[in-house]
Amino acid sequence: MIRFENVSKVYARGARPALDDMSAEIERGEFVFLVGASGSGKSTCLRLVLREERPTRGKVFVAGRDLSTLSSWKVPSLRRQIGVVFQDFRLLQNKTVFENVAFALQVTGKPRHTIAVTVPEVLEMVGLQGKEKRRPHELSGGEQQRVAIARAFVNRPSILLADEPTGNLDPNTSLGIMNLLSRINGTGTTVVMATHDSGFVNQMRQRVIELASGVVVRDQKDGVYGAGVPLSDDDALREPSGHLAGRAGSHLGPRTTTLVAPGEGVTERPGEPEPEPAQSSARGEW
Ligand SMILES: Nc1ncnc2c1ncn2[C@@H]1O[C@H](COP(=O)(O)OP(=O)(O)OP(=O)(O)O)[C@@H](O)[C@H]1O
Repeated sequence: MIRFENVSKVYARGARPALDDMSAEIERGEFVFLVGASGSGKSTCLRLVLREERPTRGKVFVAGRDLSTLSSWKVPSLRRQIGVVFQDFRLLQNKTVFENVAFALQVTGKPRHTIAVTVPEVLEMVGLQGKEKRRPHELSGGEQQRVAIARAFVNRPSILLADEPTGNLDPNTSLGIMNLLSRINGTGTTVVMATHDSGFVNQMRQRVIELASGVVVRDQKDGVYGAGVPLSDDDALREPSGHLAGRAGSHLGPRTTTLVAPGEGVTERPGEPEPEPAQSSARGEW
């Protein structure tokens, strides 16, 4: 689905490369954590996939397309296949929740009746039914990130890129966001998430690609945040699907959390898993 072939990226002449002969292949439907110190090249990888940046050397392939030969006029169609979620949400402040999500459909030319049906469905999927008329400043951080995820997912992209999606959220709220991304992955969407969140990486046990100074230093199936990190009892909380079944964090990471934050609309009941958001009867694959 995504392939980096000996990719180097140098932003400015004389600067050290942000990526240095990096190669990696991500298959359709995978969930991959991109980890590494600040400045190791994680966001650069995501920008190359979106063709916001171009490699200095090497090639990036997305869904079989060689981005080095992709005409500029085809870039919008590439990006329509890719949903993106950022740490700082990037919602349109003067638009309501409904309008923020609808906007992603409008720019792809979807007719009004499709938008009228699809937006409420997706807002229900992310647990925001009833908040359609709110503006971003009237929502919690977790709710804003749910809007951003709804907007990223509403066109059913084959790839979802998430750049530190839990970076601005408290641990309880982050747990809800991680479960949401995990469910999106469960629908077949390839998810690539750049993160510093060791607790979730250690619990999710998905593939981990670690970068250091633009080089892949580790590519680990069922990986952990840092090489050599011992497993914890919390790993037993992970469901076969990779969903987090209650607590986020452990002695492995900075997080010690029970369930989902009150702001996320779920009652705290220690020891029980987070309830799934209401299923969409129309789609039914959540
Ligand atoms: N637009 C840019 N112009 C010049 N240098 C840049 C630019 N973007 C990133 N860099 C440099 O490239 C390197 C990799 O940056 P990148 O943002 O990819 O790292 P990162 O791993 O995502 O970091 P963080 O975890 O802090 O977000 C860093 O040295 C950074 O300073």
